[in-house]
Amino acid sequence: MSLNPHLVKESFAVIEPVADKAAAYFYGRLFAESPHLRGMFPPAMDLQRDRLFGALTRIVWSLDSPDSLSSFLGQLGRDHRKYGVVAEHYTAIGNALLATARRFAAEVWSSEIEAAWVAAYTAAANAMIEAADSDAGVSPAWWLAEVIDHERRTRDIAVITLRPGQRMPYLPGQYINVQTARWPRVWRTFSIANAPREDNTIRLHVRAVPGGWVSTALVDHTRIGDTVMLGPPVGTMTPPDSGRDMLCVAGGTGLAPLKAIVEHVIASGRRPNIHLLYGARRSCELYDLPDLIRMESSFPWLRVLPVVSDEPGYDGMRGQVPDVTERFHSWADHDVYVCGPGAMVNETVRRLLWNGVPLANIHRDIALGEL
Ligand SMILES: NC(=O)C1=CN([C@@H]2O[C@H](COP(=O)(O)OP(=O)(O)OC[C@H]3O[C@@H](n4cnc5c(N)ncnc54)[C@H](O)[C@@H]3O)[C@@H](O)[C@H]2O)C=CC1
Repeated sequence: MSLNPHLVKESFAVIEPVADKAAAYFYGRLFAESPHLRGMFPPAMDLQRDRLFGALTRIVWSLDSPDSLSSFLGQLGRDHRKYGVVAEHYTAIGNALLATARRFAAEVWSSEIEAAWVAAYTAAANAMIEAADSDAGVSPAWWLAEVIDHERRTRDIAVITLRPGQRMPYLPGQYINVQTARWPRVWRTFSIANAPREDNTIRLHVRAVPGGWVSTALVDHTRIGDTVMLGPPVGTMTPPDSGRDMLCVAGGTGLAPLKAIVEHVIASGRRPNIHLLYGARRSCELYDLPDLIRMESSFPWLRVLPVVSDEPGYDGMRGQVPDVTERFHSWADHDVYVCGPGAMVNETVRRLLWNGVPLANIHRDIALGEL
């Protein structure tokens, strides 16, 4: 069986425009044939369907880039341990996936395409199973963590400090899946907002979004002493080792992983110049500014630049963060980290590329939760 990324990509492109229908069909088929798997998934499947397609899209489009694919599959395999996924489940999932692809790419389907899908799925599933197996010897599938602090910073943003029951090694900039007691089996991703600490505590910056089950549970219904479940740290937006100066561009709670990275760089003893553009819609939503100003006063190489987009009377820098990046000298020789709402990140990256920052110097992450 040989991998043929081209055939998989071509047929996947036929399925992408009807992704919603295909994902619904996939889960219908999976649960009809393996009803015992239903209990592993949340009651409401909408976001799960998006996650499935996001992950598939990333896998299919990375088939030609073995290094990034293998690191993504490794993280996905380790992360899936928290659901209780074991090797046998991959057969049922593979069968449902193949039936779905066959049906939704019927107009182009052929025996060669089928063989290409089988080869790609088998390789991907094996990579996930291997990563999960090797992780099982050294790390828990999930962590229980106690809420030890809960600060309401705005009407809908809380900064929450957690202490995992066991050590949870991670790299600054990574994120974790979180489940609350209120919504069993519903996991959402949040970035860890601090560099690793001696006492093993981690901080999350959470905005309660309308209809957001986990974010609302965390902001409105979680108290000190409560317990949450955490999946393993994942993500590839980690600190630089280049020695270059840094630009960090944060939108809203997208500040979280950038703060962890800045904290880490400061603690490392390096002295790069760091510009942190911190965007919010209104000044009252600059929920972490006092803390950032404290960091700035203890590390003279850090410049924190708050930017407000939707408050005409604001007495500081106004505008959309992607526009503001263009008001400075060139960032072409900087390492750039960008995190925030998807459209803001895309536009910021587009402007930076246009203004000469090499793609290799731009770091962003695609959260698994958004996949
Ligand atoms: N909480 C966390 O740990 C993490 C959150 N994120 C993401 O960060 C985002 C944060 O959202 P909010 O705090 O609600 O931010 P927000 O909607 O309040 O916006 C924050 C900033 O982004 C700018 N912005 C928003 N949309 C834009 C667009 N289309 N073009 C240009 N600029 C735009 C705003 O002007 C503002 O300066 C979410 O999408 C979240 O998924 C990402 C990583 C970690």
